[in-house]
Amino acid sequence: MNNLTVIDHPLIKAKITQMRDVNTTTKMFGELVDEISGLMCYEITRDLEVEEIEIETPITKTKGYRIKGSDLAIIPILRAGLGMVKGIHQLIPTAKIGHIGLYRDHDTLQPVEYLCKLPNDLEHRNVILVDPMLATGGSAVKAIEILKERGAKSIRLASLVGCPEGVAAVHNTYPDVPIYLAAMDEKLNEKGYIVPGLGDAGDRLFGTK
Ligand SMILES: O=P(O)(O)OC[C@H]1O[C@H](OP(=O)(O)OP(=O)(O)O)[C@H](O)[C@@H]1O
Ligand SMILES: O=c1cc[nH]c(=O)[nH]1
Ligand SMILES: [Mg+2]
Repeated sequence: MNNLTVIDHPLIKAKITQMRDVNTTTKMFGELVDEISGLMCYEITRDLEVEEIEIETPITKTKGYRIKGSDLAIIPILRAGLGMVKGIHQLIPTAKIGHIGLYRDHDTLQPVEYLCKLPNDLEHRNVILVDPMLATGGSAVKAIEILKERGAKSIRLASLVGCPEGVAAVHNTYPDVPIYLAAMDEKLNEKGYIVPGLGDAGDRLFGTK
């Protein structure tokens, strides 16, 4: 599928399996989200532009590289997206962090917005939108709409577990937004949960029901 990268790596496969396990504790679940996000960051940022700089080692002057502009923003969709921030931010510490609060209404499955705090220079930043679950795609589509309204021009979406319905929803509305997944699952069930999935990511991350 165009603009979709399902990251194929043994570490990610094994860690996602641990996350899915119903017996995985809240502590372990959070650590796994953190670790997988860091591993995914390697692939998500592969196409960032670099520029040459001159530096001095203890031995000699030499040419090196830095991320061009180093203008990134990591934007989690609350709550569950919060779990993905640290793993990425520690690799890109210059990135600004914004927040979009959305919850999915249990009956309609439509996203409801309750918070939005974004860097005010989004148009100059490469935005990494993070949310562990891409289910119907409603939350991701809404978040991308908010980001575009605020001027974002370069947006990539990183989710841990996705499904064909969610990928299609994002691609149909925003074909310019690349999607990165750690796993592509089979389908949604009648309640809008991903199958086999891992349950409610926010509840598992924060120990709520
Ligand atoms: O693709 P969708 O069908 O929109 O579903 C995915 C959304 O559902 C979950 O959030 P939830 O509404 O459970 O909020 P939470 O993170 O606060 O638990 C998840 O973290 C996504 O944001
Ligand atoms: O399977 C799902 C679907 C939406 N949100 C979740 O947290 N899990
Ligand atoms: Mg939830």
